[in-house]
Amino acid sequence: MSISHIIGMPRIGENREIKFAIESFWNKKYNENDLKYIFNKICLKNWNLQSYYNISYITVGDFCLYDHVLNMLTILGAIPTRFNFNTKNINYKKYFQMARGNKNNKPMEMTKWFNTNYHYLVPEWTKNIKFKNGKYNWLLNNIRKAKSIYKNIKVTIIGPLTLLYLGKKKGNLKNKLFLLKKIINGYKILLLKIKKEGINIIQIEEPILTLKLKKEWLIAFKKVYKEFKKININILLVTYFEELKNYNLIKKLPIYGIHIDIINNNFKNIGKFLNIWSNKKIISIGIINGRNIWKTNIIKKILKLKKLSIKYKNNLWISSSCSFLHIPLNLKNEFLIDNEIKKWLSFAKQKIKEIKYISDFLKNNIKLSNKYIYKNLISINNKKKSFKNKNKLVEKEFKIIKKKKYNRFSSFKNRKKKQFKKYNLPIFPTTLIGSFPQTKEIRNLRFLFKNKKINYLNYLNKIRNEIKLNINLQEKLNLDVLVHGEPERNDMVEYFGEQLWGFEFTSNGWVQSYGTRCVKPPIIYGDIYRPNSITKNISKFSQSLTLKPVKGMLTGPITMIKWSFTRNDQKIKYTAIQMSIALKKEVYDLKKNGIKIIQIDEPAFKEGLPIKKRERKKYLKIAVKCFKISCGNIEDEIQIHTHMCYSKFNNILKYISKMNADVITIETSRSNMNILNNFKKFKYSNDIGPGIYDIHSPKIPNIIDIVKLIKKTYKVINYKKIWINPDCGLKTRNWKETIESLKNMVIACKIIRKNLLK
Ligand code: MET
Ligand SMILES: [Zn+2]
Repeated sequence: MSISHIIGMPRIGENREIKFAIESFWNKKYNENDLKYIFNKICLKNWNLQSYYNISYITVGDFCLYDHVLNMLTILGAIPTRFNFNTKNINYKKYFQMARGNKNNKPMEMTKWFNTNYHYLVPEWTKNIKFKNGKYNWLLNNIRKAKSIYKNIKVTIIGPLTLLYLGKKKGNLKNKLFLLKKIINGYKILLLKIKKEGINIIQIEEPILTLKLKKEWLIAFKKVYKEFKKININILLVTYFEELKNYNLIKKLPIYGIHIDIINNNFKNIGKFLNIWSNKKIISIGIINGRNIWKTNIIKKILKLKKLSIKYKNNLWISSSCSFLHIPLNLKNEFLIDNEIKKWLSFAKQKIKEIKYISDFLKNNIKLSNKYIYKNLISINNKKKSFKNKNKLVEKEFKIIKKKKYNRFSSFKNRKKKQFKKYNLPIFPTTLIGSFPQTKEIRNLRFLFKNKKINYLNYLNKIRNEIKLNINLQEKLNLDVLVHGEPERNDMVEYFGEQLWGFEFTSNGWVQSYGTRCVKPPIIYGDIYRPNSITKNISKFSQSLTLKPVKGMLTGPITMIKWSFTRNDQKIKYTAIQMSIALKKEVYDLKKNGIKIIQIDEPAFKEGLPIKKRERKKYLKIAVKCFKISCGNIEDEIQIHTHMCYSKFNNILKYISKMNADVITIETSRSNMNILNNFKKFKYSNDIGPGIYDIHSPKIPNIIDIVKLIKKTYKVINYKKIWINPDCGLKTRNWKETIESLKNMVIACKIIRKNLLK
């Protein structure tokens, strides 16, 4: 026998209903009730799906409107004190203000959820924070609704220690664990309320248990779960993303069961844990990959589970490795994917079905000869035999590239001299990160072209017009290094992937990135090859419109890989090098066509960093190598930029510096330029563009604030190294916000130049 469950579902709805509903709320077309209606509808759909496949426990509490961390804070009453909100009176309007900022307050900081591309809002731990008077009903009402329909329900929440750990100390709070007592009490109030609803299983997610924790945190774990034991509710402690650690601690915790992500552990390692894990307790095995979109080899998994099933019997639970938040919902909505490749895939809905069949088999309800299992085996074998994923041309290129070093020809100092003279750049050169607002009209234009409703020439003309407007605007604003604005790009990864071999695309495979922002990660199924130049024509055209330099704009190898679903039949390292070779050809093409400044965006560079410390060096070395393959050996006059956002660079500056980009533009404004201290400590030698305003918020930065921020930058870093730019592309902003913000940015920059030159 075995019990089946999942950790969590995607939250955006089959057609991104949630995104559109929230945006309508922001535009005042929807009220709070309209939003609640959509909220309930999506929850119901998700629950029904689990019930349809006979999943033993339906998971409730995984749904939220913007971010599950902010939700947890709101439910507990532990929202940032600086907003001055009464925790009892939080409504959706205030909830979104915390995420997006309001007149008086900056938005909460956003950062990546472990090694995923999902961003959570960072809790703010001040000394006087309370875990009291929360919006308990946000969760309790949801539970009531589910209870009225389904019998077996499991409620999920983020664990107190993970919540504490992921937050940021503010004010004079010295140690996050000073808040331990308060947070325990806050959670106990919540747990009691959940129990009162008749719930007896609660899933508490503590992914930090896979990290190497300091002793004080391990002690805290003991304290917390000892206290929770008093509530007398069954706790399934959930870990994911990495190898389980802290075996002895976990063994001693008074919990009902533990969930292990078996995709990122292997059975051998976990064997040691299972030796000490009693069969009187629940062991939940996350055997279906919640992070990729490949069909599971059902028979292989069944064979792996058989032994466990004998030991744990009813106490063996079958699940996904982590929440399905990180993959699209339903493969059935895909009509354009190549038919052969489609048979290799499995999205959230299909993965729930896989869980069902594995658990049915373990319950002896079906045999290995079952039709579904047989069909699964056929597709797994067909993929292995297919010719689709191999390309001889790539193999050849790969061999040549392997041996070389790819260093720039001379030192940064020399390069800089040549570049600044040639492009006549002032101090504090101003630039943009790449994209301009993606208006409805632009989206519609691309849509019409994609669906063959307008011909290529017509489309091209309109795109060129857009670029002209963008260049004119930047000249008028008096920016120094221009961008073309990326109107032809839907998404920075998709755009390149579409023109490369080895990539496949979904039409509806959306995944939440943060809030209402969703991405459609491409699927890398085969060897990557660039058959034709990708950006040459547009870059050449853009440069022809102005005497100022216009940056060629490419997406870097690591980002291309990290923001795609990658192959499960080849090491990621090889895929990344294949991608770098394709980009290298692109860089040469740009250079040949008169493009002098080339930006290679690597916003996913930091995110690729493995959670496991011992694997980091290897990753960083490959990531640097890939960047250098793409643009390393190129003439001194060509100025290479890179851009990274949301990154805390603390430990990886050494490697960023090895990339040897002439300029790096980064996100710094949300953290008030604090990140720059690390660049100073490290003595980073190349140029830096610390983003001087936050493009993720609709707030227009005022001149005085920008001036202050710029002043902060050159207190830390030699002014000659500093570039002035927003902290990321402007595609999520509207034109009005964009123009006003940029005007202020340029004025502030001029004030600074004047002051400094005096
Ligand atoms: C997430 S980083 C985005 C970089 C890209 N060039 C843009 O401006 O949109
Ligand atoms: Zn960015």
